[in-house]
Amino acid sequence: MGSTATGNTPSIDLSRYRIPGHDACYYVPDFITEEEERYLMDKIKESPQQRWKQLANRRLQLWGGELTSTNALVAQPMPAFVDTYPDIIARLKGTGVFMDAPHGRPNHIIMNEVGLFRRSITLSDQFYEQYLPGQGIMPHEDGPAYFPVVATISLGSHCIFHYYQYKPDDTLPDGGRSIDPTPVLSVLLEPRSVVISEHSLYTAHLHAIREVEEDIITAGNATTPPLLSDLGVPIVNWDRVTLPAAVKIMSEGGALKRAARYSLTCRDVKKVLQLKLFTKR
Ligand SMILES: O=C(O)CCC(=O)C(=O)O
Ligand SMILES: [Fe+2]
Repeated sequence: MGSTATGNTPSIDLSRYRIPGHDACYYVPDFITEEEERYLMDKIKESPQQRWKQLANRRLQLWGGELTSTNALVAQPMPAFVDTYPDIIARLKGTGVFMDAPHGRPNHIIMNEVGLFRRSITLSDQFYEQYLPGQGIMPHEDGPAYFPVVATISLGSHCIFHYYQYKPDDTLPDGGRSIDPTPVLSVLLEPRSVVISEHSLYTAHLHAIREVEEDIITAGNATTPPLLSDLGVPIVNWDRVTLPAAVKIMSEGGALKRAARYSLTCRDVKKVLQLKLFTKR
């Protein structure tokens, strides 16, 4: 894939990272280094309060601009800590997965704080913030604003990322569709990894992170891969994990405790608004 290389950023041969049996999902462990992860998390923690958007049970930041109600991007420059050091945008471009996207690379990142629950309490006029683990993201689709590829980088903690399908021919009275509760694919996302989904995983599936404090794994054996114990579903990238604790748990079973996790979901917004600047001469 030499043709996708960008400047001094080496290209990555994604075919080595394909999840076996799934042509629309790639898992790359150690996509960024520990030093880069620390640097990014420091930048996130230093960012001014007004950069955060508070949702019902999580916070996020938008990097690269905001979307209008018609799904167009009002572009802003990407922060240097994803464009220059670390050169995340160029690295993702170098995988080739954005080659057919309108801008050939991600132009938008949603940075989510997941796996932490932030609760404000007031005690005798003092304001405290209490952190509780076990935060998740409900099943959803990322929608039509983006070219159908998403690359998600994890920082700070692992999580288990599930893909779901709709039940066939099952339209609810409100016009919604019901979701098959058994995930079609469950991937262990380690800190510093990237998971890339495209094609039907983007356009016809949903994805979610369950709201749990730890993920309990049943060890694999000669005939069965390691399973997520309560759902009984296989961890499809069990033989690709690199974190010593995760490698051990895949062969011996056990619990992986979650901590604060930041995710960088990188996509290409199809429509970018060209703002005409009216300047006085
Ligand atoms: O935190 C994640 O890995 C997923 C976030 C997500 O699904 C999104 O931003 O659309
Ligand atoms: Fe999403």
